[in-house]
Amino acid sequence: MERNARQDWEDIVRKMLPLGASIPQYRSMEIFPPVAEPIYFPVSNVASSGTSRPNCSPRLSGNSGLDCLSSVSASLGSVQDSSNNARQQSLGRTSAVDRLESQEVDKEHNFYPEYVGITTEKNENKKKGNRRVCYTCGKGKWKTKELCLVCDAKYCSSCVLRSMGSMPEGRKCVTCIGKPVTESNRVLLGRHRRLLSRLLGHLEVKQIMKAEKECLANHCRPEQLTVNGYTLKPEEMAELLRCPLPPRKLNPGRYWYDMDSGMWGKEGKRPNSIISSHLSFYGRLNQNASDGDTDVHINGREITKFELRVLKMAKIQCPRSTNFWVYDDGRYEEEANGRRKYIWEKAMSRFVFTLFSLHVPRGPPRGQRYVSRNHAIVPNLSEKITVQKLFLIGLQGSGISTIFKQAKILYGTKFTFEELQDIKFMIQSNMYKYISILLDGRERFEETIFNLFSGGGVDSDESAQCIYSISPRLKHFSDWLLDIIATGGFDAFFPAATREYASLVEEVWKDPAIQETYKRKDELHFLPDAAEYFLSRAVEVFSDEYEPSERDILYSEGVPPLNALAFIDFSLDSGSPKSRPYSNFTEPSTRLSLYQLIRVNAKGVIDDCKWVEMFEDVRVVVFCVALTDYEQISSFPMKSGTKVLLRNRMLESKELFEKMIRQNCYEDTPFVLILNKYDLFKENVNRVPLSTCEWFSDFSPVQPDHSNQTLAQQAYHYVAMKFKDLYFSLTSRKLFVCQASARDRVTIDKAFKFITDVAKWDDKKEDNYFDAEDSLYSKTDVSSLSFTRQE
Ligand SMILES: Nc1nc2c(ncn2[C@@H]2O[C@H](COP(=O)(O)OP(=O)(O)OP(=O)(O)O)[C@@H](O)[C@H]2O)c(=O)[nH]1
Ligand SMILES: [Mg+2]
Repeated sequence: MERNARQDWEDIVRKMLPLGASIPQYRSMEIFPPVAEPIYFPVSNVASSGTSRPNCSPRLSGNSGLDCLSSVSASLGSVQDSSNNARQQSLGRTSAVDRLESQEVDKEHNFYPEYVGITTEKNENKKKGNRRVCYTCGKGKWKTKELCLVCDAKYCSSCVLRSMGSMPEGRKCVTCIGKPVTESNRVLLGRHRRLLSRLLGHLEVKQIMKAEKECLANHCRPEQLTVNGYTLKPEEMAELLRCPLPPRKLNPGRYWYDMDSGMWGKEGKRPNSIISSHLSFYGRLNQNASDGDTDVHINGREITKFELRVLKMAKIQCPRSTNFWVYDDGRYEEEANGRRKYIWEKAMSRFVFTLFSLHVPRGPPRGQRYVSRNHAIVPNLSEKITVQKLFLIGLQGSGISTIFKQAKILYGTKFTFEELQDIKFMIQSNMYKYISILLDGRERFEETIFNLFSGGGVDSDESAQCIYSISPRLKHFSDWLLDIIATGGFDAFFPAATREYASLVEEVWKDPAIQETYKRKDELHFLPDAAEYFLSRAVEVFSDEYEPSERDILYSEGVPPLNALAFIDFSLDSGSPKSRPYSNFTEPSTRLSLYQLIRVNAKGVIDDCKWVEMFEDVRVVVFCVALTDYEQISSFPMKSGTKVLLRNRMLESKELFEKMIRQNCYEDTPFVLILNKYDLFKENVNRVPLSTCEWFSDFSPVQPDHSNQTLAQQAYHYVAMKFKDLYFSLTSRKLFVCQASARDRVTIDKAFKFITDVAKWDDKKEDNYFDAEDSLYSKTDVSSLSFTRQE
């Protein structure tokens, strides 16, 4: 045994040392002492658990983040100085011995290699070492690294692919394949670092991450899971993993399961997902499974306060001692006074449940039809009041959040303290996103320049400088921030450490290299002009006292509290406090029109159409397109290889628009198109021809001298007609179009009056369809033919 081990060890070490080098003595079971000092990142006290030195956290030490960073860069220097050849060889030997020993240990312990959760002696040793050196080449200087999820061995970009091979089980050394990942690394499953994306194509990385998350060797063992009070048997585990709808993340722990509804949650907690129903676990659902104290029950389980709040938001009466029966097809029944009734007749229930990722049935409940397709009755209000849903949608970045916020400022209630806090956090979090986009871009630009001068060599001279170079201190901050974002650890760091790095963020922004990078912002994807607006006053925005102004709110991206879905109720009728007399169609009737503006993030709609289904009863679909998108390009990874597909954003918008108008549920629903960002479009169209977008290739403007319209006005009417023609070709109906510059409140006010007029007019179309249509169209209707090149 000892002899074989020595032989193996010598073989491995021979491969790693230069030809002719003498082989050091093999010492059984000895781990070579680590040599290089570890590097500590400037971790916040939130993210620091177990990794930072006690005095390094700026908050704990009372020092600024900068002090901490300087000590970090000092330690970086010391490591770099001390990493000589002898040490590299010694580290190489450590790695080889480690691996050899791990094989021995595994044989001795007879682990279940197909399951995870085992901390080996070897893992402990490597973790203790935790060296910032590559385990293959021993080099300490590296920009990014990747680690083996089993043994924690770290590899630099030059060695990672050689050491991990094709990664059939994700990021594991070749010698660790088949072995379980260490428990502490489980959170990293499927979350890779930047290094892999740089070395491999998007699709390859995606496949590796998929394998990492799904392969059996990385799953929990049955004995690590308890469901309804009983430890799982292997066959129960197999059924759970193979069922059509398994839990998304299965970590070791104690869970409860409601076999009738499929609700699944951690013991003592509310449901966190719906999985397949009727799985045959031995244990039965306990009344106290989720530790509820509400005296309201779902399938015998006393529900939590949170669930009760959701039910109440959905306007479902839940007096004490109510029992709900919930089935796996989403039907909900209430057992009240011995009578069962369906609660899904309320559109609001469906809305709120979906909002909280709870189960909703598809289509109306059994035996029920909605009385009116386009009007949802508001509970507890007079029968005369109807809420008309306005469904606001558009491509990401088209300005729907800004329009939504303008509507809230114009017609809604004031932002509450909590909402302002949410917006403040959103702005601050986005600022880290902007600075990381800039830092990443800077790194790319710098590398491109160095590669040009070094003829494509990978290792550039560390002392080389160019206009994109930053000081080692800022570089260290950059590496840390980009890593923390790439590994998904940002949430732990934010918002607690926000203020600590405020001055550093502002310093980074003012650095000449970043300013040079910002000049090339068109090459940086998803960097809005709001970046400059906020980053230039980082210290103010990150301060405790900061309260976002209305302007800040409009410049910020997104809508709190949930970026995916938000809604406000308002009225424009006379009699309502914020109403304005405007419409020809407003009759002096007693009927009050309430509107509910619903903003849905396009991503949710594109990914799956569940939101669209939720809003089948909308009154008007308001589709927003950024006019400036005609010259904007988005990049998508191609299905095969490392190439990316570049797509014009106007064509993307067109595609989403077509997708929306093809939805069966919107067959009879009027569409209003808002052509937004006209303020920017006015400038851009003089710089970049509209025909840049292939859909607009036949745009042929009349010379402004010969027309009473500017180029921008002609271009706007042409785009409007392109959408109208498209809409007509698919629906044989007319599209309503209006213009907006969402940061300008007046334009949004006009747009909403127009939208509500469309709704009213649609009600009356039986009577005066053609008159109304003509008057509305007269605002925008200029034939596209007038601007089309005649063949
Ligand atoms: N100049 C100008 N900027 C605008 C206009 N509309 C929106 N913006 C800005 O564009 C950026 C993105 O706008 P959002 O309203 O967040 O876009 P969105 O469609 O909601 O995008 P997501 O929330 O990211 O899905 C923000 O910084 C807005 O201030 C406009 O009409 N003119
Ligand atoms: Mg937005």
